[in-house]
Amino acid sequence: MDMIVTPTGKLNGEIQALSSKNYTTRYLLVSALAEGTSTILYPAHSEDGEAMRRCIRDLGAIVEEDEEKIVITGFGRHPRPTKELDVGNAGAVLRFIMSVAALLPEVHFLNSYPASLGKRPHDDLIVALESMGVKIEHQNGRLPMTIKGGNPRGGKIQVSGSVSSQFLSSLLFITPLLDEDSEIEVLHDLKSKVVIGQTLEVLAQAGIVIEASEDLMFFRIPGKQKYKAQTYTVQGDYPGSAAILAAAAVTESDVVVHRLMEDSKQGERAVVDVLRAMNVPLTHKDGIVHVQGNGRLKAGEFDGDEFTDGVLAMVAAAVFAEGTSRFYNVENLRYKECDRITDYLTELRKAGARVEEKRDEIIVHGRPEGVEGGVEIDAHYDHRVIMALTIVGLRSAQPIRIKDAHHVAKSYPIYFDHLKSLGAQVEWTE
Ligand SMILES: O=C(O)C1=C[C@@H](OP(=O)(O)O)[C@@H](O)[C@H](O)C1
Ligand SMILES: C=C(OP(=O)(O)O)C(=O)O
Repeated sequence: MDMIVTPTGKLNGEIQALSSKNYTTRYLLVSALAEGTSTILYPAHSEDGEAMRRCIRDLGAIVEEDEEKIVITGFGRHPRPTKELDVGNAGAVLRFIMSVAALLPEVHFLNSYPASLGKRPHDDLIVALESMGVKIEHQNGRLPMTIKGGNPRGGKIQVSGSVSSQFLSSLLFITPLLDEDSEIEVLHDLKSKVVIGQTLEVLAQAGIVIEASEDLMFFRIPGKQKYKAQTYTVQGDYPGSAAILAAAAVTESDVVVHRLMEDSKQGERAVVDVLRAMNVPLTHKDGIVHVQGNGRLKAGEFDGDEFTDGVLAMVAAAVFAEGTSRFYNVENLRYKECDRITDYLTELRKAGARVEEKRDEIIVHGRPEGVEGGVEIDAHYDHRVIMALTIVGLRSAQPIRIKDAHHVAKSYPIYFDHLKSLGAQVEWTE
């Protein structure tokens, strides 16, 4: 399904932020790793959430759900042997479940999205798991993959953090269940470091004890721990809401988004400060972000690694800012659902944006007068490219057509419903 985005000058209204993808995947996982029955209130309903539900179910968790909650009876240290798992297009789900699969004799991971997740590298986690005695067959570090484990060893483990934080998170979830105590040393750099804060928060809520160095480059994890069954409440999602807030910023708007906690550990919380720095009139109080956009934005320079899943939306806002913006420290955007630097900028340029790339930077020469639009966009299977190009379409001279925009459902199936309820002219077409 394609989406036609017709220029829309004004947005008005209130929405409830959808539930956080990253907390939903984590709560599902720790509930599966517990032996008792856990409840997750307000889980995210999206393809990635569904991928994690499917995997833990296939691995033996009992999952019952209604509109507002999921009740999960976990398998603890003993997942059920299963031949094959389908993680859809969800990077975090694949990486987290790879370590769980290491507890089993043989699990095959399908390659359902060869043009997206199928291109993403997992070598750093593969090397770490191999050092723990796990055998892995893979295609040059990519899917399809077969993991042959059984009884992975703890002890001293090293993992590179220079491509993704998900490899470290994965090891932090599994090492507490191993017989030995473990020490994890992060090599090189740690990208998306803030996300590790979410992993540690969820582990602590699940009763797991981990000692972390202040710089998050070294961890001590006692073995033989047990995950406790708990009740978890999922908070609102900043990465998805970043796109709504950016849409409000580039239009004349009066838009209120609820459920965005000020003290959230989601790095993308920073998009509120980014928009503020771009002179967007907004307030953030009691979990409510209120944007009263006037369409005028000022360029700025930002460390994108602090809000990795919010960068594309902020770049889309910067397309209409006065001056040149720079988003630096973003190389790992190249290893996401598509190359979120080269592929994304190609599509932005088609729509009329003036953008440049470096290996680890996006540079935007703002066009406050607006862009031409009138083009067809290839979203490269990437939900965040779909959301970001929609923002650009709202302020183009001519409508833009986003091909295969249904892939927005990876994280935000009701994105276009939300935008429509705010007055955006967005229509599905075959
Ligand atoms: O741990 C997680 O849930 C995630 C970590 C981030 O990935 P990287 O660590 O690969 O940047 C983020 O982009 C992704 O959407 C979710
Ligand atoms: C990169 C993302 O997700 P994942 O790595 O889990 O596929 C994302 O949600 O933008």
